[in-house]
Amino acid sequence: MIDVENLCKDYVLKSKEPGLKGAMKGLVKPNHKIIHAVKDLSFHIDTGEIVGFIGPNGAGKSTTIKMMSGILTPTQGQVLIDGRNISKHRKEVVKDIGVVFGQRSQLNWDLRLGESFELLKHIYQINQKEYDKTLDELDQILGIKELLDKPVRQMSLGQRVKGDLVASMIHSPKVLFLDEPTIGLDVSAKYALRKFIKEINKVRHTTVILTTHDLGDIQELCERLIVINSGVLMEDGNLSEIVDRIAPYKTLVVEYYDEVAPEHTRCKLIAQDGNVAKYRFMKNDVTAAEIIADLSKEKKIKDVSIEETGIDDIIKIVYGA
Ligand SMILES: Nc1ncnc2c1ncn2[C@@H]1O[C@H](COP(=O)(O)OP(=O)(O)OP(=O)(O)O)[C@@H](O)[C@H]1O
Repeated sequence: MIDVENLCKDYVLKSKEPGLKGAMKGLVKPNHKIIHAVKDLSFHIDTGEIVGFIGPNGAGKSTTIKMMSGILTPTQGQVLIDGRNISKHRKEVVKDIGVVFGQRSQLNWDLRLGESFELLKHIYQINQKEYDKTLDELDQILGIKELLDKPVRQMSLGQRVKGDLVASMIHSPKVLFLDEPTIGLDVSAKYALRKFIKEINKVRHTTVILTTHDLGDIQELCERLIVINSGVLMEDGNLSEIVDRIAPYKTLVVEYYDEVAPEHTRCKLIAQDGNVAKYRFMKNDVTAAEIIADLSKEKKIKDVSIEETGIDDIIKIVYGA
C-alpha cells in the first residue's frame, strides 16, 4: 500500500551575521545552513494497518508525514501509494489520502461546518448520494450533524478536530495521515477521536499513520510503531518486540525485614530505599525465581514484585528523558 523508499529531506536555512555589517555581507554572499531533517528513511505499510510514528521533538516526523501526503517534495527518495509516486501523481493520489494536522485546521473559518464539507464535496466531486451516506456513517461515530450549522470560528478545539476528521474522510480515502491529532484535547474528546480511528480502520479498512507524543494514543491504537530520531529510523515493529529490543530487562523489587540489601552476581542493585531494594536483571540471562531463591538465602524476604518495562519507560528511553 505505502512504500517509503530512501526518503530524504533537507531544509536550507539562510543565516546572517549580526549587525549592519553582517546584513551587508549577507546581501553579497548569503550564508546557507542545511538541515538534514529526514535521512534515508525506508519502510512499507500494508492496507489496514494503524502505525504510530513516534520520536522526540525535531525527529523529522512532521516532515515525513508531509512528504508521505504530498505536501512536501522529498530532496531524495520517493513515496509510493499503491505503486504511484505521490510527488509525480499528486492530483490522482490525493484522492486516496486524508490528512489532519492537530495544530492546523483545513476547515474554512468563515464558513459554517456544513458549508465547509459541501465545499470539499465539490472539490472532490463526490455525488450527493455518496456524500450523504458517508456523512451519515461518520455522524454515527462522531456525532457531527449537530455541529453542521455552527460557524467554524466559533467551534471549540474538540469540535474543530471532530470537524477536521470528518473533512479528511469525506472523500473516503484509503489512507489517513494524522499529525498529533489529540494535542490539546480533553479526556472525552481524546476518547471520541481514538474510537473514530478504530472504527474507520475496522469498518472501512482505512490505513492510519499517526504521529503522537501521547502514550494513550500509542497504547490504544498502534499495532505497529516506527520510531525515528534525528531523521533516522531507529525501530520498526510491534510494541512488545520494541520493548524487548530497547529494554531487554525487568526490575525485581524486594522488601526485606531490615535495611541491608544483599548484592547478587547476576543482577544489578539499582536502588535502595529503607527496606526496599530494586534489582535489574536481563530477561534472557536469569529468572526472577532464581534471584529470589539466592537472595532469600542471604536475608529474610518480606515481599517481592516485578516491574515490567512498559511503554512509558520505552518512551522515556526513546525520547532520552
Ligand atoms: N520549514 C522548515 N525550515 C527549516 N527547518 C525545518 C522546517 N521544518 C522543520 N524543520 C527542521 O527539521 C527538523 C525536523 O522537524 P519536524 O517538524 O519534522 O520534526 P518533528 O519530529 O515533527 O518534531 P515535533 O515533535 O517537535 O513536532 C527540525 O530540526 C526542524 O527544526
